[in-house]
Amino acid sequence: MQKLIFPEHFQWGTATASYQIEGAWNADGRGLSIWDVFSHTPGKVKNGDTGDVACDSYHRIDEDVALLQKLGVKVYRFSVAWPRIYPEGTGTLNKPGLDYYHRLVDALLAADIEPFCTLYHWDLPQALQEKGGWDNRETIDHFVHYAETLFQQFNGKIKNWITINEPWCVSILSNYLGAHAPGNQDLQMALDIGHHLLLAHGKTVQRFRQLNMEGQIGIAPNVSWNEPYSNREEDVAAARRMRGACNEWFLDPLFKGSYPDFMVAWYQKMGASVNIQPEDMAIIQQPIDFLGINYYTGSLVTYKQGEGDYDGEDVEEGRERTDIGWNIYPEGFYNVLTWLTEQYGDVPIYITENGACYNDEVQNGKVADTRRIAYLQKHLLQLHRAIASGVNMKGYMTWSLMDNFEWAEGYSKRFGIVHVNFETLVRTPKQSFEWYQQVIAHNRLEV
Ligand SMILES: OC[C@@H]1[C@@H](O)[C@H](O)[C@@H](O)c2[nH]c(CCc3ccccc3)c[n+]21
Repeated sequence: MQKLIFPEHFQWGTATASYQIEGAWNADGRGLSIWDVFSHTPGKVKNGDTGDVACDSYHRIDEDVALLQKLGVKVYRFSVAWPRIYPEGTGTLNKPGLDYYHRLVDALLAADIEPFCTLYHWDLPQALQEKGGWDNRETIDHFVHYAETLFQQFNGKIKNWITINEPWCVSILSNYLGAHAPGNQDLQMALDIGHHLLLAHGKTVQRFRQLNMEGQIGIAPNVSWNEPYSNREEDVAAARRMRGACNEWFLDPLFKGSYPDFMVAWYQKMGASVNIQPEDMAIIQQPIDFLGINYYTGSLVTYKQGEGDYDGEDVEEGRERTDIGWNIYPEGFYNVLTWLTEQYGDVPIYITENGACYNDEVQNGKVADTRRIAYLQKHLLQLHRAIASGVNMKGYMTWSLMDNFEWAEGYSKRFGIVHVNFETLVRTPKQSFEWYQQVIAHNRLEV
């Protein structure tokens, strides 16, 4: 048995998001979000599931914080539901909504757990969507106003802020592929939305600096690792496009102040281009204090003309897949992290999401999710490799604390280290919870 020790003060944590766990969709003045509308629209979410109740975490702060305390985490990543703060997106502040987050943050601090707050994890106020949503540049300023309210309310209590969760999902997945709310299928709109999200991020970071806030701020893109099946030029180019759509398209503006030329050219071929105004890229490239990285999967890619949006096709290598169908590709974790450092420099990185979907159920009071333990073990080993290779890694938050509303998959896909019975809302720590508890307690991985 080998013991892989993690750095002293390495911050172990776990993560959730407001629409996926809170429920209480219309309690205490909360306004409608685009995910309430989307999930209430027949055919959009598997089994007609909605986030109306979810894990009912809105009413279970003490129970959930007790689980976090038992787990022994240093940090807990959650998101604030914009429609709880400003039911119409702007205008009247909803104090009961704000009070919920004060109760949550106070309970975390009392348990000696660092809040890691995501300002936007996809639940846009419907009132703003009705005025164009993220496709309307005015939403950028409404977002900065919402963020500023939280900065003023929680300065000194929340010291770790993430502006936007996964711009690729909010733009491409939700407005070109149409799989998530609001479900548009328009590439030009999706590129404009991606640009507006990056502007909202940059302006929010500027405001954070102007307010002289305590703590640190960053953004949490999802990344993918796609390698060419062969060294043939067409395979290399196809893999680069698959990575570029997810990684460079957002990371280059954030760290280099420009979109990647090879992807701009590709999108032009698809009939779309980004509308950039003179000051935009300087605003987007605001220096950040850390980069959040969400990593789940990767693939080998081979060129196939006309396949998908990038003339690339994943090669079926016969790898194990999780219960949501994603390839288990642990070495991609190491590769993307070392690539990030080579490309963008020594930016401090937190893994803000990494985890696996396995739908194990409770049997005799236990959940033997050994496949999730194997997934986490393999990925934490690659994380340890990245640290040993000099990647500036500050912490790791597994997705997710508990089974929750998995977007278009509803409750059919379980990512939690705690099982949730969605009839009774009873939480049951899984075997992976106990395993992770030991990793945290000893700050090491036994392989
Ligand atoms: O799908 C598992 C988690 C979600 O529950 C989180 O809310 C979200 O931040 C998140 N991102 C990813 C990777 C990007 C992705 C999301 C959904 C569907 C396909 C890819 C996986 N996850």
